[in-house]
Amino acid sequence: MIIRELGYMLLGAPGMEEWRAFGSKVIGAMAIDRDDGGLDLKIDDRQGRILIRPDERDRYIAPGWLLSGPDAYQAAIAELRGANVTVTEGTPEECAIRHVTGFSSFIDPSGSRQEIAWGPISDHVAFTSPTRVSGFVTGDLGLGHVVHTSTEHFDETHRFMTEVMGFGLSDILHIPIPDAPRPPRVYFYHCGNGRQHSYALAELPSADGCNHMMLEVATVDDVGYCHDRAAAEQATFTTTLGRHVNDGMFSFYMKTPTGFDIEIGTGGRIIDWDRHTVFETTKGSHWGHQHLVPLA
Ligand SMILES: Cc1ccc(O)c(O)c1CC[C@@H]1C(=O)CC[C@]2(C)C(=O)CC[C@@H]12
Ligand SMILES: [Fe+2]
Repeated sequence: MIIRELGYMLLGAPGMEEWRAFGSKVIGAMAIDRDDGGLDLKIDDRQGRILIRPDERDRYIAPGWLLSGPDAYQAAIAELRGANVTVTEGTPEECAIRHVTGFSSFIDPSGSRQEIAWGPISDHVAFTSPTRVSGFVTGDLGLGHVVHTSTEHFDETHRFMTEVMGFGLSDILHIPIPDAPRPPRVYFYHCGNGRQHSYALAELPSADGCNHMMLEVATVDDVGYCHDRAAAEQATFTTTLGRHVNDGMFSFYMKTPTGFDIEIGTGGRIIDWDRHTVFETTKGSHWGHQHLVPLA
């Protein structure tokens, strides 16, 4: 299967207050209350990209991967079933939450839930930031990226993501942790767009299988203003500002209300995959991204 883009992220929360405040005041998204008690964060002309729904606890639920259309979607389900994956098709109510025409969910070898979908239903209402973010970089490149974790089933998950879900390996990092018997691996993957990575798998523990998600903003000033808003709202910074080696992103990380991190960055490199060679780097960042809280 060829996944076009990371379409949405689904989260659960006992109340919407924290995400409403964080999403609008810190991230600068439009926070839209929905009739089912949930909250959508809108960052572009899609109805919502980060979807938070009432749950008994703060919970990372799943990324939603968009396929090109109904044929690709049906073929993807057949491929998954052919690989002995139990695939559950979403109900109309569940589709409405995600603003898609159809979607299915399944569990990958690391135990993480994944969703594939087709036919995003847009309202084409322009994004107007409550905090003067000049824009989020989405469009053909998708929502951003998401980093899942797996300690026990890393190799199996790598094979599944590449051989079944059709992701391509972009690059490899062995996290240089002093004293670790073996440095944890981070593998970065692309799908059918030019974003250097839409998905990564880190050999680290995490609460619900997610280390962080990334949203790309249009300018360096957007990152800087967001950094100021995070400080003003007493968000928890998890790294300093820095520049990544692999995708060239200028970014910083902070805690979300759910517990995983969000990376806010700009200037991500766009890759022509026909001219790409998979590489390994010995450090994740040219400079910065100093960890302010212990790793996992
Ligand atoms: C190295 C790197 C390149 C591009 C990115 O978008 C990106 O998030 C990262 C950071 C990867 C990051 C790391 O190098 C240190 C340990 C981290 C924070 C983890 O715990 C998982 C992701 C890891
Ligand atoms: Fe990242």
